Amino acid sequence: MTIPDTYAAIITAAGRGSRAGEGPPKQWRSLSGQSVLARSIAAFADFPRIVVTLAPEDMAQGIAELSGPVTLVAGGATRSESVRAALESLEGSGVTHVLIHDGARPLVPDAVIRGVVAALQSGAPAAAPALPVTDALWRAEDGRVTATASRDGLMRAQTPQGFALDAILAAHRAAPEGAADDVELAIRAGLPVTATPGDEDNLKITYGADFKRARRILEGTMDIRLGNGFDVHAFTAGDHVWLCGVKIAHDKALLGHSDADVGMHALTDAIYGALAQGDIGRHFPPSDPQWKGAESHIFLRHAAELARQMGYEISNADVTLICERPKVGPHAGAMALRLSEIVGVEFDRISVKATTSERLGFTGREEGIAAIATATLIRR
Ligand SMILES: Nc1ccn([C@@H]2O[C@H](COP(=O)(O)OP(=O)(O)OP(=O)(O)O)[C@@H](O)[C@H]2O)c(=O)n1
Ligand SMILES: C[C@](O)(CO)[C@H](O)COP(=O)(O)O
Repeated sequence: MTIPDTYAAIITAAGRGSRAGEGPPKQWRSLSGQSVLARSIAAFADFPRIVVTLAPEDMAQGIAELSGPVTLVAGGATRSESVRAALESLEGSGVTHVLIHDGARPLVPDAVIRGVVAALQSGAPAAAPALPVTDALWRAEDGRVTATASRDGLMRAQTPQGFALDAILAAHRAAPEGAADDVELAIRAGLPVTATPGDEDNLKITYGADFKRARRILEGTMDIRLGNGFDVHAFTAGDHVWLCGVKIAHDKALLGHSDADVGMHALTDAIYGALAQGDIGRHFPPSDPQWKGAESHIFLRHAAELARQMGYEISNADVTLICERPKVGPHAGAMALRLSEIVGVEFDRISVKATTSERLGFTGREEGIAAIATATLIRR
């Protein structure tokens, strides 16, 4: 489903997260390598417009850390005040519908968002996700249960809560005292609200322990694979070597069926290894004359493309070249850049380094060069 041009997402993130305990406000804390807020925003990446409410004192951090087409709006002292500031900023902008989402719900599944959009698209003026209450309900005082309560017809409210912009703005203006959420204001204003399917993963990070739960959910859905590769090529007569895609003048060359780029071969095998798809020899048999003298980027590109086809992204790679000479240090940056271009991964996720073998063994006697590589692949 394409999100219509006239839809906007409002992500509320101006709270202080006082219940989440020590440390920076919860929306700025890291959740498996990305801030809670960045994850909440990313869930709405398909929206043509995203407004984020931030506490005035967090604006500089917002400008520095939040990438993409987001508009930052200063929030207020309560969630309702923050939402209202965002709604006011959209008045007259051509936006017809808004989805208002807690910045503290970073794991909202796409299906939950699309359920709300679908309800609005079919004419509902208000729609929000919810889940049935499945536990028994009690009243308690001082740790003692004093009564039970019926759960019939009770739902647990989630976000994003979606509305026709004019209707929810009017509801906010009519109730400056605010409410726990926007659905409450909509109901007070007499708007019919459609309940759409919520999801247990769409938890609101409220207490410190919720971070642990969120991490479990996130990491449970990730498939992380590690692969290693090892390769050796012997020296022969020549005047240059190819290492990790960089041509380096040398008083010898490396012998091989292809261009003998030992570093690139090790990395290619690490990717195939992580995918459990054999090695270079299986995909490019040395017995096949068409690979004679081939440039090794062909192999590495193939492995990276296979990873993509299998649904994995390459998260990082680390290559170590083992040789006395040529000196690798001066070329390591250029090598990492070349590898990053070939595999389509950011430069700062690729490492190329070198070591000698302290003049021991075949690399120490300068009979050849060895390389080892590790690659991490993630399927989310
Ligand atoms: N003045 C406020 C208060 C809350 N929020 C946002 O509304 C969402 C839901 O609120 P809640 O979980 O209560 O967050 P906090 O107010 O930050 O938490 P606490 O009550 O523990 O301080 C959060 O994304 C929060 O940042 C907001 O934009 N402006
Ligand atoms: C908006 C909300 O997340 C819906 O469940 C909830 O009302 C926020 O409550 P809080 O007490 O402000 O965390």
